[in-house]
Amino acid sequence: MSIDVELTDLAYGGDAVGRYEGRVLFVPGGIPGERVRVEIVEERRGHARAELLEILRPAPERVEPAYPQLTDSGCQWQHIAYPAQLTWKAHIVRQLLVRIGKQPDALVHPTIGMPANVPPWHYRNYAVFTVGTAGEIGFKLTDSHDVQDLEECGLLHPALDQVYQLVRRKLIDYFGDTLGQMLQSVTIRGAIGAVSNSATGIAPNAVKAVPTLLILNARPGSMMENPHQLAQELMTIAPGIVGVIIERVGGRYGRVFVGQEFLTDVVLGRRFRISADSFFQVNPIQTSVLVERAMAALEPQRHEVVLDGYSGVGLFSTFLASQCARVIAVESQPSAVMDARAGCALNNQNNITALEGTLERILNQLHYRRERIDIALVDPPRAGCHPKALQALQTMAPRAICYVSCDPSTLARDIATLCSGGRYRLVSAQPVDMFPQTYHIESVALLVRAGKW
Ligand SMILES: C[S@@+](CC[C@H](N)C(=O)[O-])C[C@H]1O[C@@H](n2cnc3c(N)ncnc32)[C@H](O)[C@@H]1O
Repeated sequence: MSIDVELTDLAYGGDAVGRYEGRVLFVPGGIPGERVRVEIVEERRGHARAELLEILRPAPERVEPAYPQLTDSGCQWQHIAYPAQLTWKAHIVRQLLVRIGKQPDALVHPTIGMPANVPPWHYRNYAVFTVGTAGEIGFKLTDSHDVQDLEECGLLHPALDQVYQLVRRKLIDYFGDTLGQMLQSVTIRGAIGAVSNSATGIAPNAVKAVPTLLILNARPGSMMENPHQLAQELMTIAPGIVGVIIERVGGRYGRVFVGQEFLTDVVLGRRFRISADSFFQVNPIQTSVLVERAMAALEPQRHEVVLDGYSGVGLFSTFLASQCARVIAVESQPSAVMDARAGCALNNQNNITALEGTLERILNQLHYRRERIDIALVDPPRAGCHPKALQALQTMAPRAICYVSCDPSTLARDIATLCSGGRYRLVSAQPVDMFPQTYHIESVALLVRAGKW
């Protein structure tokens, strides 16, 4: 049965929100302010999910999707004009900070979007393409194991998109009908920091070869005949490829690689080594903004010891280290810790101690050894900080905590914990749009110690 509803809000997760017979209705593809005809496809207690059938009164922010094939595989917001996407992101952060973070007066600054001269597409340095069992290559559809076959990718930097297209064609030719049985995923990762910044933009026509790593994951149990030969052939398929890694090769191989197993990228003049398994921010233009905002929020002083929790390859550590006495960087992924140590040499820095382990465990050890932490930056994965890490932070009581987050709901949850008992006070949160066309929201929040310690 179809029903007509008014859409009034956007939820974190991407869906527009309306109400029907007292229930909250989630409508993917809608925009607040629109009147739409929908059909309910899933009912739960208190809420329901509906499929958009017809837009009866479109919102002025509605635009034609540039890459319709990506709507159900990651770009849920491409029907919303970019400036409106930014407004909604700040609105969502604020709502979550009020509701989950228990911060009724939360100050949330307007989202910093991609520079006006740069189209908010083709911004990524990294993408993982799934190989479906029928040999299709692309992104997984939301809430499904099906794969949207993609001949090109509107999110990857143009130089990397070209590599993707060539690699895709090569793999289809190489494996033929057996592609879906042989491979599980294809990852393209490029060092585009030097060719994409707010001055040069990422003009799709200026396609230059960039240093690129290709990582193929074999399907478990598959027996690839000559993975070395495939890796060799892929090395020469496009200019710029510096290394090819094939993981989980069955039989006697395990991991096969040709060329380098890492990239070197640049952010604001600093160099970073990035191994295939290490995390690195995906949008280079906005990474610079993120770093600048975090540094401006924390204002590290020359005599201070700074914690960089969830430090990855040492992105924030590198900038913090040049303004403070010492940085203690804590990261659980071994390859990223090795990269961070290599980065110290690349940037001539000797005041960073890169420790391998979980933040929750290492903070306890630091506390036990009576180590001092004057200020802290944490940048956890989407799940947010471990409760023990938050507890240790409260106990060690740095004067300020900069919380960099890629999930505003866990950010809000952790802010509620840090501010409980009046220990910390939220100063403000600054969304930075790292993920245009998607509902994902990156933010930098600043908390300062409150009361007497
Ligand atoms: C969002 S990334 C941030 C990395 C880095 N700050 C950057 O901007 O490049 C989160 C990092 O936390 C690491 N990680 C995940 N769980 C962890 C834990 N419990 N303790 C320490 N590091 C962890 C991941 O390996 C990843 O490198």
